[in-house]
Amino acid sequence: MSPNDSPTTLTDVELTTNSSDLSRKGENSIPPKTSITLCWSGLIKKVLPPPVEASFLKGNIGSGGVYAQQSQPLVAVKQILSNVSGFAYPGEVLALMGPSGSGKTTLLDCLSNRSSISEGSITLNGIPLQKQHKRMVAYVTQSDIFFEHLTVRDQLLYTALLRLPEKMEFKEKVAEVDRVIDQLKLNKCQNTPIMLISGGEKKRTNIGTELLTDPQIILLDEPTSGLDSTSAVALMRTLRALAEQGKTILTSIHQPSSSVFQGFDKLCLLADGNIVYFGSPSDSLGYFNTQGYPCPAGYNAADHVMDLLVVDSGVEEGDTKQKLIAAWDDEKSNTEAVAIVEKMNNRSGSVSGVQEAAGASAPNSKWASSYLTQLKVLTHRAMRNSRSAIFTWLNFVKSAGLGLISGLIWFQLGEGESFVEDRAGFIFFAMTFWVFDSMFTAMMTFPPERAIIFKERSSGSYRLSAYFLSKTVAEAPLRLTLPFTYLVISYWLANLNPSAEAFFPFLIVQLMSVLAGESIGLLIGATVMDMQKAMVVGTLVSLAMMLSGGFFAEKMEDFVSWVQYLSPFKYSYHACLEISFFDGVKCDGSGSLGSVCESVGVGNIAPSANVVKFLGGNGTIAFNISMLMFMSVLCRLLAYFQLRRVKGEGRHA
Ligand SMILES: Nc1ncnc2c1ncn2[C@@H]1O[C@H](COP(=O)(O)OP(=O)(O)OP(=O)(O)O)[C@@H](O)[C@H]1O
Repeated sequence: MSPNDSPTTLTDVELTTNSSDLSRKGENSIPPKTSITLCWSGLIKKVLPPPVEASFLKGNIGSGGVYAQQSQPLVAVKQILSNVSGFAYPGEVLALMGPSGSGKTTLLDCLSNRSSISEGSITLNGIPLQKQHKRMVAYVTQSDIFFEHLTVRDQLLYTALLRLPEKMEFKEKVAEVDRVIDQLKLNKCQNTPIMLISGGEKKRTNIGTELLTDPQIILLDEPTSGLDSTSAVALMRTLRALAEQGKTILTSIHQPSSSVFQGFDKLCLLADGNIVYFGSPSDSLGYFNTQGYPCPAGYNAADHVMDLLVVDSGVEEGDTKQKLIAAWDDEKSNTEAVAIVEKMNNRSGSVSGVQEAAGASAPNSKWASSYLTQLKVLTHRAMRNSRSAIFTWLNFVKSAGLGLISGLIWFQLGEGESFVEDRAGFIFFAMTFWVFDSMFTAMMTFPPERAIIFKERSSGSYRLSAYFLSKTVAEAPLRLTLPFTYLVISYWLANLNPSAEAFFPFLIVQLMSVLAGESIGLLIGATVMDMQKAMVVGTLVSLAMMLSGGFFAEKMEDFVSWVQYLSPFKYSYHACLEISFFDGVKCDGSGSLGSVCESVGVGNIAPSANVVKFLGGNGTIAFNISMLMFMSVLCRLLAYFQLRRVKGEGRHA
């Protein structure tokens, strides 16, 4: 459809009407006090892609001959934004368009301060963009990532509690949530878990999460991708309404309809990281006409400009895209952006407006809420989220079923010498299965939450340590209920030492070993941060620990025997041997305890220490429990530092 065509669909009609009714607040209007003009000039962004080892390419079709002979890793600095300049006024919606890979997301990453720039400057009302401005600039990323078990309202409320100023009362924060729900028309789905809502609702929830802090600048990365045309138009109308409130809106978009395209105030067209057009959408056709590319009659203007940049790309001499990149006067754009910055600097009030706004959103602190609030809110959220993931009937069937099975397999074991091996087997199984279980579950904790943590942290929501601590505090009690269920059933069925002095220490050791296993799992998950790799590493680590845990292999060669000291199985197994055989074992002549019983004679009690030693156990109960505690704490600390290390592994970090 050409820009001159009359709209044909209802939504197009509505949008056109709405757009034309708007009083645009462009450069001629007087923006509200804290409205912000965003300027960027001469932006250059270079990245160093991860090295590709030459040997890796050996034998690859088409590459082997050249690269295989090189011994150095293949690393070349890649420039993904080249001298990009522009500006966006409050009250305006600026569209960022360009073919895939042209640099739209990169530009938005830089403008939102989520990614550094190599050269150039970005200013808000004339003052350079700094870390403390982060929360004035909302960035709605392309992917809508949330904790899917939470409802829309929960998601917004937790965000409000974390990101709105500490001094605001709870009911004021709830009122903000209600405002956003109304504004984005999320009322119908506010109590639905996010995993069940539609793509459009998810996108609006994503936007709502960013709007809670009432940011002055809103950047959106392809907010309409995955939406049908009606939802896309409705979303654009929401953006227009937000702009009317004095906000500065920048959105990247792929294929807008003709009416949506004409409804934008400004168009910034990118190709290969270069500007090819910056100005009003309606003037763009005239510009491309003067370059020798008139828009065919009846053709959608947005499609026309995109076609110029996509068709023939990079193949022919005289390629359209390259001509248009060369034709755009970067210096003129740069000068224009710099002139706006100077004008803003000379205007009293604008600078203080930015500083006041930054101060209001983050007085004296990088975070809006206190550490304690972050801990409380995140623990509450983690409990709610994990409750639905851990407290499933399937998990309880697993624990009770396993308790029943092992209880029946080791049913009513006797106390004499001939049952010693079976009792040791029961103990070892109880210690290994639940350590495995907690380890593999914990390994899956961080990789899937990684994207959410980085997204929330890059908007300054909370400290990593608060997240980590809350996760530990919230999940540990939930996780312990499952092995507890197992043990309560199997212990009595198997007829292990029934005294309270034996049962409760046994239970404590079991739970401690679960915590140690969980810590190891967290460490592997935080180090590898990839589900598949974590599974491989986890399997190798757990098998090494199990085999060296004392039940299968007792005498190992020196060069490998150190592995056993890293195994939680060893400490928990040995502690439980001490606990279970505390009263010694009656020798019944079966010969199961060999020399231990030979020395005391049939019918007599073999002392506990000798029995435990015969079974390979060593160390006191206190020592073994201390080692389990030490492993839990150490691995958790290491997991935290590993998580910090991967913090900046974003694309443009
Ligand atoms: N860290 C990086 N290392 C190497 N190349 C990168 C890196 N980040 C971005 N690029 C490259 O920079 C170019 C611009 O990427 P960007 O994601 O900004 O494009 P885009 O216009 O948003 O694309 P799309 O529309 O497909 O989302 C792409 O060619 C991309 O492969």
